[in-house]
Amino acid sequence: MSPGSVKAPVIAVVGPSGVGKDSLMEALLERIPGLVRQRRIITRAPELGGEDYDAVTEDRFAALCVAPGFALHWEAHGLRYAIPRDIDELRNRASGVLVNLSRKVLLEAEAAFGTLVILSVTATPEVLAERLMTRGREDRAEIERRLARAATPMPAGLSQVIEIDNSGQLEEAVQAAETALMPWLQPERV
Ligand SMILES: Nc1ncnc2c1ncn2[C@@H]1O[C@H](COP(=O)(O)OP(=O)(O)OP(=O)(O)O)[C@@H](O)[C@H]1O
Ligand SMILES: O=P(O)(O)OC[C@H]1O[C@H](OP(=O)(O)O)[C@H](O)[C@@H]1O
Repeated sequence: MSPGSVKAPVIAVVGPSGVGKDSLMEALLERIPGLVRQRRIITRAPELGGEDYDAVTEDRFAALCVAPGFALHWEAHGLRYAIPRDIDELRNRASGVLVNLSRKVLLEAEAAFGTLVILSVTATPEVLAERLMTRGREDRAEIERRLARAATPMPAGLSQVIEIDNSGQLEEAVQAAETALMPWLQPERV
């Protein structure tokens, strides 16, 4: 088998809202050669920022789900999220592909992607509350709902879970994640 025929690993970054998944991914993209991020399709208004995503209506999401279909999709916080099938092509030319997933779709993701490395990002409840309020993307009621969901357990039976504590400095979490990911990356695509 030639090196180019091996697909890059899908690297799922998961954890409660506000834990720092987007911040960690942005830092890893700057530091790791050949690492790319798969954009998500979300039924969220386009101007809210926080990550680069394809904003669609509920109707458009439902249509795309039928054709061309998604690699993976789920619902959370009253929104629908999807990973497009384009991820397959991205895996042919990257050292690794980062995706932001819900914890509840991880077993499905393992089945869909084969090589799935999971970065499970954690922080204390107090830290989460402070970060969500400082970020200010959601109103207070929505922040309360997100905090109530924070303790969602990881599914049992996952094969490769790496826990990254982001309660402290972001730089420490980035270093830990980079070190843990190195053995999984496709070095010939850097
Ligand atoms: N280690 C850190 N120290 C201080 N602030 C941080 C740290 N990590 C992230 N933040 C800040 O916390 C807020 C939430 O981070 P971020 O948006 O990356 O979280 P998230 O897990 O992607 O959230 P969501 O799932 O809701 O999109 C942001 O304002 C970010 O700048
Ligand atoms: O709590 P669980 O199910 O793990 O995650 C649910 C969703 O919450 C976050 O959404 P957003 O990025 O804040 O819109 C994650 O990205 C994920 O899609």
